[in-house]
Amino acid sequence: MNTKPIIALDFPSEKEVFQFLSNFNEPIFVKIGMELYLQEGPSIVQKVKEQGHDIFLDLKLHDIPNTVRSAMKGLARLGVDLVNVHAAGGIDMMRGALEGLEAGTPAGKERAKLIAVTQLTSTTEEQMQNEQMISLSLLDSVLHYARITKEAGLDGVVCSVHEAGQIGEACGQEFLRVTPGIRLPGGEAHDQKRIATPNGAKASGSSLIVVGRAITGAADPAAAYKKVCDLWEEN
Ligand SMILES: O=C(O)c1cc(=O)[nH]c(=O)n1[C@@H]1O[C@H](COP(=O)(O)O)[C@@H](O)[C@H]1O
Repeated sequence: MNTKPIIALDFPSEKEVFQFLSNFNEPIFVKIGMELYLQEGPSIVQKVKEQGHDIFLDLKLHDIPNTVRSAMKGLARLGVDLVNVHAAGGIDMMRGALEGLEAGTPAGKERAKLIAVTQLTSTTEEQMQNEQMISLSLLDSVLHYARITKEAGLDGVVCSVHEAGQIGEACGQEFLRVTPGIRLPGGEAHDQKRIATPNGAKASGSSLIVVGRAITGAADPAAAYKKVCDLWEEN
């Protein structure tokens, strides 16, 4: 699949999205997340696709298996490239998501890749232990979620760069490690806790990186994107 850095279109409405996309004169890989999707609905996916961009639809589904299966069946018709659920929903839920996605993908079209969020990149080990009451190291918790995601038959996980290498060893190099929490060297972390640079991500075994504010908040987004791409392709 396309391995270009994925730009998170975390904007409140369609207007800002197309203003932002006008900075680019080639197809890129973008992420439509809950902020934008919940305001604009499925039509935003169609409109961004019409411009030729690849799409990661990041809705992080987490519900009972039957609900997630039905929701995924509907989402499959949108023709996106990558979708996700929360691994904490469990193996039955993840299998349901995959079944729904397979059932809803139109004949002759490729099924979207399905990945599961392990521990959010905004979570520290201390928060995980105190608030989720998981008495493992953060790495072991992420590795556990990666293993059950693989057992459910999904294509990979969302994790931080810090866990990507060990997931590759445990689950195989074809198992996708999609890593948000990416910052240019010296960039502000904002609410992210487990961060890394694009070149650090590549060196640590990320399959794909997700970059939002380091590009969308830059004075020159096209230049920031180029910098991210150059670092990502460096090693
Ligand atoms: O699934 C995601 O995309 C995701 C998972 C995760 O653990 N952490 C995370 O930051 N994300 C998303 O990745 C993007 C990161 O944005 P920035 O922090 O602005 O680069 C946001 O759109 C988040 O919703």
